Amino acid sequence: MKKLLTIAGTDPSGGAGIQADLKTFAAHKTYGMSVITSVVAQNTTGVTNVVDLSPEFIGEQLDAVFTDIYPDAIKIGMISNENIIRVIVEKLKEYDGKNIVVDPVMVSTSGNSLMKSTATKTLIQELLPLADIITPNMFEAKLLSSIEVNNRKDMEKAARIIDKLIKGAVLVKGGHLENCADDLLYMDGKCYWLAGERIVNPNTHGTGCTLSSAIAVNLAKGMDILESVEEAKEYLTGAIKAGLDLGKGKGPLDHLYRL
Ligand SMILES: Nc1ncnc2c1ncn2[C@@H]1O[C@H](COP(=O)(O)OP(=O)(O)O)[C@@H](O)[C@H]1O
Ligand SMILES: Cc1ncc(COP(=O)(O)O)c(N)n1
Repeated sequence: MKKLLTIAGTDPSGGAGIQADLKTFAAHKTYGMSVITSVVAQNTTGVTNVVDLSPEFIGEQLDAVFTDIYPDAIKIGMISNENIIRVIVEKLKEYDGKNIVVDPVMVSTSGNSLMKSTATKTLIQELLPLADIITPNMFEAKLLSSIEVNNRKDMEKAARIIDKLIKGAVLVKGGHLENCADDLLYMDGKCYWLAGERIVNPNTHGTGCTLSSAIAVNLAKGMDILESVEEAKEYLTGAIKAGLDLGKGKGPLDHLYRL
């Protein structure tokens, strides 16, 4: 069985973060492991508080995983500050982590900040170069590229700029485009548009977490980047389409629809 690790924050209401990642791993019949970076008080309506774990303790959790069950792929989500970024980078290098997917989570779907703005530089300089693929949404692409990202043309422009900062591929997610949900994969100097129909469903809490975790699963299974992203998008689209309706705000996805 493939072994997957997520390094991320929590969502006690089960829709995003570590909880969404572990559900995605289980739905793909892989073995899920998790290192928690921050404990977040949040639900479908928003975030009320965040408690960051200490970098030392996050390092100990990473030691516990890597010295025992070596992951076939690693998904990295919410990291709230520079010191947490640094310990993750140190441990990924120490244990030679493979198949690394970084979802540069900066703001939640509900609009709450999940990463200190001062951490962007450290993220770009130290963590992103270790990734096989990074998956910014349009807002995160704007912060990484320092240009406005409002449409498909901007997404291509931003992807070219971000590509120069990293070694791996970049997937600029178009979940916030009007009329469609097309994502742009930029890799080896080429643009690959992944067409996505916009599903009329307000329940999109955890879409980014789910997509990046599914990409990690597919990389662990030996698929190449393009196939991993295509398959992951198909899984995600099904999970939105399944139409689960929970909570008072933007509800979570249905991870069980294929089972
Ligand atoms: N209403 C929707 N219908 C179909 N796909 C969607 C919808 N909303 C988001 N997606 C898809 O969900 C994924 C996450 O996108 P996005 O919402 O941009 O990221 P994030 O969750 O990080 O803000 C992308 O593949 C995007 O195309
Ligand atoms: C701990 C944590 N990580 C990430 C997200 C972003 O969620 P989304 O996938 O909806 O952008 C979140 N709300 N909470």
